[in-house]
Amino acid sequence: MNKPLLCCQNLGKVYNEGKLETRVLTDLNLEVHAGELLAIVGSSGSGKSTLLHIVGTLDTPTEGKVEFLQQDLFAMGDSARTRLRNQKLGFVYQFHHLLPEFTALENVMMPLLIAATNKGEAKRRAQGLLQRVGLGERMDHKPSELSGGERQRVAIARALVNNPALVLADEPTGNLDERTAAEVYSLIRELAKEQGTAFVVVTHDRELAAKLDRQLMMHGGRLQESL
Ligand SMILES: Nc1ncnc2c1ncn2[C@@H]1O[C@H](COP(=O)(O)OP(=O)(O)OP(=O)(O)O)[C@@H](O)[C@H]1O
Repeated sequence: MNKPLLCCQNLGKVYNEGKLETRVLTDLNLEVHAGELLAIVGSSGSGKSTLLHIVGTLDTPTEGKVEFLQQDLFAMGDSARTRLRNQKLGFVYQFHHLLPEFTALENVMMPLLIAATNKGEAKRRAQGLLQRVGLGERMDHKPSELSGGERQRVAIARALVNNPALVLADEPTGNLDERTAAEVYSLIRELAKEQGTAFVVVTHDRELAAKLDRQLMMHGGRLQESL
């Protein structure tokens, strides 16, 4: 089998707040392969977001190692890590985090402009993705002029615009109604297949989780096969 895209080995995380120590992750192991769609479920406070933040290099582990694209994320320098994050990772959150002053098109172009892609090229790619997520007619709308489901589709287009190897999604449908949530999951599945992108999706919704390739449950600081 090919080497995994992402490999977490013996990961541990302890938060220290003064004298209070909270252990959140314990000896956690995880492999994700290219193009795979993985759901992580688990009770509130079990450490799902903490794991996503570490894999997304927004937080650091206390123990263990994370290899992404065969590179040790926490052994490399800050600027190399930031470059890898900007070029190879995409993020989707429960609340879309779109910039309110910018149109859907500008929001989707933003990661490419940050990565110094030529503006014309950035615009073409962003337009293509917005068409793909069914928002060809809404490109010039600002987030406040879009529905919740539309905003989340813009956020997915933005996460994919850099053609990342892995998208990390934290409760991407947490504030959507059932039907819209199901549509967003179908879209994730289709886009992942078309672009060969892997997704790690944290969700409370087991029914939606079951639509992905594999389900794991966070329990006791580790990931277990989910029943
Ligand atoms: N910066 C922090 N400092 C101290 N404790 C923290 C910090 N961030 C998270 N925690 C604690 O770590 C535990 C795991 O939090 P985390 O957000 O990863 O859980 P979660 O599984 O994503 O929960 P939810 O499903 O409610 O979003 C919680 O007990 C939380 O209080």
